[in-house]
Amino acid sequence: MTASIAQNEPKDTSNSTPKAAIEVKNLSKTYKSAYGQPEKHALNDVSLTIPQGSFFALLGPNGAGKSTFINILAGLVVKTSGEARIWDYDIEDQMRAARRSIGIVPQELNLDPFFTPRELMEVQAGLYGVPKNQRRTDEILDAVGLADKASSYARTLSGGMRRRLLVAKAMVHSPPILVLDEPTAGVDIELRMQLWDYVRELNRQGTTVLLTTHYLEEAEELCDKVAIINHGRLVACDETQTLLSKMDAKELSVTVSETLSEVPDILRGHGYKVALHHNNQLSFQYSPSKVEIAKILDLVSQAKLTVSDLTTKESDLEDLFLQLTREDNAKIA
Ligand SMILES: Nc1ncnc2c1ncn2[C@@H]1O[C@H](COP(=O)(O)OP(=O)(O)OP(=O)(O)O)[C@@H](O)[C@H]1O
Repeated sequence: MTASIAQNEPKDTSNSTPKAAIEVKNLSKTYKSAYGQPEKHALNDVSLTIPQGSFFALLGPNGAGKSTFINILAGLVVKTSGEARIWDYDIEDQMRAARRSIGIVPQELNLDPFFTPRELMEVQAGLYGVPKNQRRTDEILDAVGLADKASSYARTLSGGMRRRLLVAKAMVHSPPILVLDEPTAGVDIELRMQLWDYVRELNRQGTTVLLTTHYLEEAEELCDKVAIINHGRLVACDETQTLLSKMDAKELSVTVSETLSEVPDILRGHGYKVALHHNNQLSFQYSPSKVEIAKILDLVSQAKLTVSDLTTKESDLEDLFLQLTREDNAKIA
């Protein structure tokens, strides 16, 4: 049996409203060389602040160091250097209080198959020392859509249900911070929506949410702040909208009535990228600060083409992510 996290806990409520939910300074992690593998600098001097109450996305390509970051906060990986504070508690010196302030939904679906969701929730609540009369087992199971499975063996739950049960487990001690590591992998659209409704509601009620996801649309829609890490280094950290507004890239798509075999010469060489699709669709990728859309349309008209449809697309988080990680990779190369 795992030792209770609540054991010998200081009953400290002094950190009821710290400014930062999570604060890391110069955090580094080097995995030592083993089994013929060289040592790995998984995190390199990362400093960032996750404000209290925010819905924060931590993004990065595979192997960027996201899980290492989360596992350090969870106490599963020991940092090499730097400082990390959760709810203003140092993760090493005030380990118990720090852990009580955070609920972590891990990537792996690691549930004991012979327990029911209700039993698993009760065991977890016990570990965190939540008094019986303060437990919210059924309320939380209901919120994640598992009320009717509360008494079924965990092994009979689908992948999506197990994932939602992990979210429920992470919330048993009502932590002010919820960390979700790839929570929607393998969860179908409807259940994903349900999960997000619940997490959004938690955030509205004040829970700080830290999310890692490969679904950038999801991060763009949900998260007010975004950090991007690449090769263990922080390459961006700001309000989602601020980061997007800095992207000087747009796409204009023009459908013409004529049938084209190639891009007319007159449309080339004006400081944007142009391509032809399906013989009648021209796409222009341009920087609004350098090229005006009116100029592109004027050139289309000079090419004696008749516009039958026209759409523009703003840069999204995926574009930003690709641009920043590519720029960073180029710097390293
Ligand atoms: N225990 C370990 N020992 C040695 N190297 C490790 C260990 N855990 C992770 N790494 C390496 O550290 C780097 C960062 O891994 P990490 O799992 O933190 O990345 P990630 O961003 O979470 O990736 P993913 O999106 O694929 O989960 C990778 O190169 C990985 O191979």
